[in-house]
Amino acid sequence: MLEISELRKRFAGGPDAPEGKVALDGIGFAVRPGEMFGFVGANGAGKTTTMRIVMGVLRADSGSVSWQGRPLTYADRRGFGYMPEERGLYQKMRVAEQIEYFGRLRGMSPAAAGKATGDLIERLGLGERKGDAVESLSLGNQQRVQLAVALVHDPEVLVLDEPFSGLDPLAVDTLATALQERCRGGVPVIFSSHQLDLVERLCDSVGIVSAGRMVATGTVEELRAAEGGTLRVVVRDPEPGWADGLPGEVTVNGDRHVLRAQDGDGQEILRRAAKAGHVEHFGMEQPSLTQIFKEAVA
Ligand SMILES: Nc1ncnc2c1ncn2[C@@H]1O[C@H](COP(=O)(O)OP(=O)(O)OP(=O)(O)O)[C@@H](O)[C@H]1O
Repeated sequence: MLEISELRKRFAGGPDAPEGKVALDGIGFAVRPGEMFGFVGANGAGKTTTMRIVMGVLRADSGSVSWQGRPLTYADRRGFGYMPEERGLYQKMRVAEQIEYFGRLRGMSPAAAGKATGDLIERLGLGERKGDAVESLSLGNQQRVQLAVALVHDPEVLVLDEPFSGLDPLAVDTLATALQERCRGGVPVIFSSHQLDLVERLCDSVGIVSAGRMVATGTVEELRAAEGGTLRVVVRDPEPGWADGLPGEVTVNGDRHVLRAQDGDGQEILRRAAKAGHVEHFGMEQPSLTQIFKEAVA
């Protein structure tokens, strides 16, 4: 298990902000083997800083990162796969050459690096571009190469900073499938994203970070249960004022009135709605991750 605990980080101030900037204010979470963890938060919330500390690119002021119950070492990190925010490919190098090169850097034999490169090129749909220089590739294909570089040495943990940003739906699916395969093989995967529908679809658990603190963590189901559902009632052509005194808010769309309420007596609401007009819909709606996120960071 990868455990991040009580990380704090303040960046030194400059002439415009001499007091400095607290980027992390005690952030902590854990990712288990075979778990896909979605790391979400507004711009500047602290996701990249956390991942950089996990990968040893930055040093925390305090707090710890442990792997399998002991402090993370340089050797452990060499066995991790990382997609940094600033990316990091050699623009002039050819695709296959590049993936193989990173495998060799991580200590693989030429034969093993070559084999893994061939497999990844096929898996990630890069076959037609394998002899091309990275600089000639589209953003989506560069991102596929970046993921291949993170995966080539069969990493024990994957830490990916916005791996899906700017990708078309087909590329998203290709990358997501490659990650799910590694995850099913027991690898803990952390990725940050602003694409909350994607996080909801792919992740076993989610962490919502706000101003350097984890404000909610759990499975999407747990977060939903904590948030509670919303009762949605649609009444066609009701009498005016039918919902006076009922909890929630009514929006009017043509001759349809939609009442949304998070509390109150559902049976009473149904009785009033049925008396007032024709009830077209009556049911509980689960909040989306976007709604949970907005509530958590509000
Ligand atoms: N090297 C740095 N020097 C000064 N401040 C920094 C530095 N790196 C990050 N910060 C600040 O720390 C805070 C957290 O930034 P971070 O990049 O971790 O956020 P993020 O959640 O990854 O945001 P985004 O979603 O926009 O990528 C921000 O206020 C940012 O401006």
